[in-house]
Amino acid sequence: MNLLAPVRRDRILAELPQCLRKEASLHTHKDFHPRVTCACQEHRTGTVGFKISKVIVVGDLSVGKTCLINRFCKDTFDKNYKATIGVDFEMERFEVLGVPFSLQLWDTAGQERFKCIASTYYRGAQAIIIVFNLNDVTSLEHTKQWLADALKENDPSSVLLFLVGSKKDLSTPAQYALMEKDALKVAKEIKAEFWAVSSLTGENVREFFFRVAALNFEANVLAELEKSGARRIGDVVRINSDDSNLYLTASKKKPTCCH
Ligand SMILES: Nc1nc2c(ncn2[C@@H]2O[C@H](COP(=O)(O)OP(=O)(O)OP(=O)(O)O)[C@@H](O)[C@H]2O)c(=O)[nH]1
Ligand SMILES: [Mg+2]
Repeated sequence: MNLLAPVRRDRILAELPQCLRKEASLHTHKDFHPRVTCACQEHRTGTVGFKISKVIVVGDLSVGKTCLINRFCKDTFDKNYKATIGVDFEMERFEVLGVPFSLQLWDTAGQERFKCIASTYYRGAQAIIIVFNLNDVTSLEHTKQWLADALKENDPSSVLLFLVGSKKDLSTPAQYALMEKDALKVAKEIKAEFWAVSSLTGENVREFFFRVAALNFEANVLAELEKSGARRIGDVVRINSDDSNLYLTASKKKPTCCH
């Protein structure tokens, strides 16, 4: 993948994509955080534009992790099951509020015998997508264990969690409604955002990944702003000074918007 190639026109986000269900969402604000919008307008997003955010996709075997990624990244669907051996990954480039932003989507194996290889790739994730089959309650029950394993390698306080029910096309509205109730309960318990998708029809797939990209981007910009809070672009660093405050603000001009 050429990192310098222009971002595809259908990967440009000018607004915050909305959640699927308010009851189980990471936040329900209509727009990006005002500090984020402002930082993007003023080109104060630091290194975010060069960052690649790691996202791992975990869950039981055959729940549809590979199909989900392939539907979004390649717009393909394979009805034959080919188990993922260890891990695989895809890169997706976005442009959010005018800033380039990349996701590295790690597709991991659900089969027990490949799990130990896959788990060595969990570290450094900024988002965890836990997939279960909407037509198989056992796969939903297993999501907590998948999450616990993934969190052993990551910082629970900073990682974004998504609980995704797959194969929506296979359930009747009544079956779906029943399963959704249970899934929302789990999502709330683990503090994950709930989504229901079908890789066969494509239902909600694009909306879901756009939401993942947007929330990840927002978290990255906020973290960047926090990091540079004491030290803004334009600050002068005094070297060889015995003054404990090394940072002098070059311009005393008031900021034009929220900081
Ligand atoms: N009807 C339907 N079938 C699906 C859907 N998503 C996946 N499948 C089927 O489910 C099977 C397993 O899909 P995969 O994506 O390979 O599952 P996986 O979670 O990657 O499995 P592992 O790699 O072994 O962990 C395949 O036969 C897919 O065609 C869907 O949305 N609808
Ligand atoms: Mg797979």
